[in-house]
Amino acid sequence: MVKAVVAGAAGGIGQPLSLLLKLSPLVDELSLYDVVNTPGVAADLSHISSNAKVSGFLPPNEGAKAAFKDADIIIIPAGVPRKPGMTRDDLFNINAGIVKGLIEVAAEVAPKAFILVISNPVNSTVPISAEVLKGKGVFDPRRLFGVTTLDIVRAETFVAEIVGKSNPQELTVPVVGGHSGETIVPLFSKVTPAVTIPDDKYDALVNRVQFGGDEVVKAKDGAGSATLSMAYAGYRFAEKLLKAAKGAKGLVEPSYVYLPGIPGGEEIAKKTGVEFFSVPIELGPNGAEKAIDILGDLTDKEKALLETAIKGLKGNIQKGVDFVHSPPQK
Ligand SMILES: NC(=O)C1=CN([C@@H]2O[C@H](COP(=O)(O)OP(=O)(O)OC[C@H]3O[C@@H](n4cnc5c(N)ncnc54)[C@H](O)[C@@H]3O)[C@@H](O)[C@H]2O)C=CC1
Ligand SMILES: O=C([O-])CC(=O)C(=O)O
Repeated sequence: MVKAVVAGAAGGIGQPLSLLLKLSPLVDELSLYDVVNTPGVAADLSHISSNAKVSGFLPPNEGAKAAFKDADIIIIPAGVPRKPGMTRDDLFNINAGIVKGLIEVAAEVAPKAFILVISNPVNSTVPISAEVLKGKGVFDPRRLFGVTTLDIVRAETFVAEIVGKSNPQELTVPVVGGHSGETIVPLFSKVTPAVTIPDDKYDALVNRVQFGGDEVVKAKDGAGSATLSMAYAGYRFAEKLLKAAKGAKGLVEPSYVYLPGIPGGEEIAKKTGVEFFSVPIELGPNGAEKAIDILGDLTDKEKALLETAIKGLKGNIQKGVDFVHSPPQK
């Protein structure tokens, strides 16, 4: 029996993500938590004639605890999205506290759950989550994931457009680093099957992958950020993880993880100088079974991108850690 939770289930990402989970044969119980509207979303989804049993929870009467209890997988898109002109870091003040609160509940009632953090800024909300779980004595780095799949999805789409591939999903395009602007590092030299990006298109392609989120924020013009593509990406990662948990082999997807706690990750952490970083992760029954080092043999341009990314990440990570250990005075 697999119990999946969506926290922030009534939101722009939460609703389509919950729909995809409701359609999945891998999910038996779907628990929807939000501060508003979950009874309605749950009632609506519950009429779909698929396997999963749906329930909705709101804050009163310990709603989050009831929603999260004994979950196998908790996906968190709770919090505010960007408006034009904002960076993801501008969301920190509101979203850091929301994520911290939700992880505290998860630590208490579902300490073995896989936790997938979507709420931005992911570069900081994942370190916050790790510190909270450590503080509660239940941190298993193999089970905590910052969802960066949308960067890979975008990279697949944009590379396919340039190289003229009709099915972008036949390409594996690794994207490493973090999940904001220049911390996002696409590695086009490592695409399989190999592709050639024309020199005159390279910089614009990198920029589009790094700032794809801004493209959507601008187009939505104040009505939020990517929701549908994110729901797809979040579901794609969750589905791989659930399949791997059931024993499927060879499933790999990049994710932003605490490297020192994952086999193969310690060396990458030493090489990069950061503990939280996204690299391709081999998934298995316990979650992240192995961090795969694809940082060797990079092109000079990729090395430069990586260096810039690491500088940015260091500050984002520290900000998350500090938030848990020395929270801002009210
Ligand atoms: N990791 C990634 O690649 C991406 C991350 N995001 C991030 O995902 C987050 C959500 O985005 P949207 O769904 O568009 O926003 P939204 O505003 O449409 O939905 C967020 C939902 O969270 C709920 N919420 C607020 N506080 C809560 C709490 N304490 N507990 C439970 N639920 C709570 C709200 O009521 C709302 O329904 C944002 O932080 C956004 O930046 C968005 C796209 C991609
Ligand atoms: O751009 C945003 O704020 C939302 C996001 O993380 C993305 O679309 O990659």
